[in-house]
Amino acid sequence: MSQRVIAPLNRGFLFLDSHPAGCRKVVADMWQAVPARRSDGDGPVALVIGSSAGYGLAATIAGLARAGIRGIGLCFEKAPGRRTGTAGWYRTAATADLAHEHGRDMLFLNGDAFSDAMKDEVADLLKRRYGQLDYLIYSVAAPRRTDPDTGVTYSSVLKPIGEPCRTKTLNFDASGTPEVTEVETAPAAGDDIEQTTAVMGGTDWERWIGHLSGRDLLADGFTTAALSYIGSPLTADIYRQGTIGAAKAHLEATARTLNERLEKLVGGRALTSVNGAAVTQSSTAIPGIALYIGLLRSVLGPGLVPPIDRLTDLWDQLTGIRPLTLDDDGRVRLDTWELTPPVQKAVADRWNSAATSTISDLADLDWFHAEAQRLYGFAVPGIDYTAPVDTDVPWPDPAA
Ligand SMILES: NC(=O)c1ccc[n+]([C@@H]2O[C@H](COP(=O)([O-])OP(=O)(O)OC[C@H]3O[C@@H](n4cnc5c(N)ncnc54)[C@H](O)[C@@H]3O)[C@@H](O)[C@H]2O)c1
Repeated sequence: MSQRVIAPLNRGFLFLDSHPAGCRKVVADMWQAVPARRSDGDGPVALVIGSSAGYGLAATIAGLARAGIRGIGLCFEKAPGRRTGTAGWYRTAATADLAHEHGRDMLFLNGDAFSDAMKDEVADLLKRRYGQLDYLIYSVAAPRRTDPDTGVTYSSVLKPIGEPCRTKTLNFDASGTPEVTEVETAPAAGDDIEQTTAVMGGTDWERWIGHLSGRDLLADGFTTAALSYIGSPLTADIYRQGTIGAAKAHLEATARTLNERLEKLVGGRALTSVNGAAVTQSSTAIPGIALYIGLLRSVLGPGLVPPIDRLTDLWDQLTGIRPLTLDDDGRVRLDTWELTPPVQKAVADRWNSAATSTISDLADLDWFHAEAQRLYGFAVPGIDYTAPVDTDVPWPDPAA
């Protein structure tokens, strides 16, 4: 057992350690936020890929608490060692405990979703324990993917396409003082677009469906959803019109071809769910997004809908509690609250006057700073950070 006091140690928005008790509380609070739980443990069988953080964690908890799913959560996290485990490691342990407490048969696997070995492991586990799959939620955000067919490793980059882009960006210096600076990002060159699309586009999602269908593991009416983002004109150059946007366009095109395939195969469907901006480890790495979300929060206050609420809504639409509503491109839109003209105008006005000297008045920095820390289990209300905690939390037993 390794009991110690863990203090936040960070470089920008990246923290070197995570707090197990804080991560556990974050998960408990998310579960609490889901209304009207289904109480039996015999719900649909689901696989959530990317289950330990951000939208995938929200999909897992909302699925368990609201739709009563059972099945498998899959993510890629680091075990405790010299440093603590990653936050996703601790959140997974906490999610597994809560699922167990509520009688949900949910197992968690840790490994590379992009590999065929992991696809086999999941398929074997489904065959052995759950049978055919009703839902697959795909919510991976990763910097790299190795193609199992060729062994080639692709890397994703965050770059504009065509022209360089200058964007304002928000940082906190070592003492926590906010700074607004301008950064310029050079446009995509060489095969940057193809590389990014190979990681964050629809290729691996499609491979999962092919793999599971090849093992006869897709139930009648099987439904799959992958997470996508459009976002504001303020971030369009670096996001939707950039390399990552090209990958998202590929993901959305993949949904359309998968949808046709699944309709014929099992009367099923594939769709993307376009969600609003959220503070996650992946989003804070995108230039300008931290500033944008801080400003968005100051405009919307608590009206900035957290991922758990949006994913509860997604499960309601997927399971028929609410009618499934799609836009003209066949996407579920859970981002409409963010993109209304008055909200975007108010954020743009603040963005235009944002500078180091004005940012504290314009953006909800206390909230943003705390959210960024909560990603690692810090700044969670109710946690005593002076108390030693056990960092050697085991991975939930996959044979349980
Ligand atoms: N954060 C936002 O503002 C936002 C908005 C809309 C849509 N989205 C989309 O949601 C999806 C998830 O993004 P996020 O921001 O929640 O990310 P995140 O960084 O919070 O979580 C990423 C998840 O992917 C898992 N993962 C990473 N590499 C993996 C691998 N090789 N194998 C298995 N699991 C792996 C991680 O363990 C983690 O569970 C992305 O498609 C993203 O574009 C994000």
